[in-house]
Amino acid sequence: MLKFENTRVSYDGKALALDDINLVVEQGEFVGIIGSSGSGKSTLLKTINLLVRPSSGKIYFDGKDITKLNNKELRSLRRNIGFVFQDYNLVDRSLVLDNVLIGRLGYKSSFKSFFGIFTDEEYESATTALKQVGLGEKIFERADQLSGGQKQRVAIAKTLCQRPKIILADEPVASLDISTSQTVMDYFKKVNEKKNMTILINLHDVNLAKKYCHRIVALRKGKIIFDGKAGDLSDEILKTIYD
Ligand SMILES: Nc1ncnc2c1ncn2[C@@H]1O[C@H](COP(=O)(O)OP(=O)(O)OP(=O)(O)O)[C@@H](O)[C@H]1O
Repeated sequence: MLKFENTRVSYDGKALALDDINLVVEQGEFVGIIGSSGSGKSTLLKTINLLVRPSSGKIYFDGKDITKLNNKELRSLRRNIGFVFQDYNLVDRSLVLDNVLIGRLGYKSSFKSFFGIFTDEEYESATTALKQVGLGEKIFERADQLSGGQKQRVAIAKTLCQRPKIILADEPVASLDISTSQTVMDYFKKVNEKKNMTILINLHDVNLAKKYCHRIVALRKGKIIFDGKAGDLSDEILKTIYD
């Protein structure tokens, strides 16, 4: 469903943040992306919804080269991609339910978006998504009353309500303690297994990556230096990754 072909990214026209990336991700995979700070993990995810444009090479999503999309096609691409951020990206003073409904905005006219007009089906879908992440009781609380782990679960519910084909998560547990991180990772796992959702997740904690991800891709200075099963990540390879 996703394919990088000789993809390069340079922010300044000189240094390469991504250097000749070749990567194929199939439907239903749960891929952990690891690497030290500045290795290109965030850049890799951001190219998939064209928040960052490749300087050269191609990226195919569902068989289409996304670097050639027009504005309408790009809007449709972004509807198909759920993005979960480290800092949750919620509207703190809004209700949990309203935050989840934001996931539907990409499907609406600007008029309906502006006035927050949602269908009964969308309310139901938001409620279901919140139940799926164990927050059925928190629907009418304000987002800023939740803990960090609960906020991140709201962010996951928001992407589920969006009904994407893929979820990209950029260091989603970096601000959480280890036990809360595991709870949040358990929900990513559940979404992957129950919905056969493709998930690409940037993680700085290798142990979490090894525990949850079927496949690990390691970046170093913008290049893929490991792509394989968690069990094949030897200490020697880890040393090279985090050199
Ligand atoms: N907006 C930007 N403008 C210029 N350079 C950037 C920008 N974003 C990232 N870079 C550079 O691109 C390289 C890759 O950065 P990126 O954020 O993708 O790495 P990362 O592995 O996600 O790092 P971290 O774990 O610290 O978030 C780094 O050298 C970084 O300084």
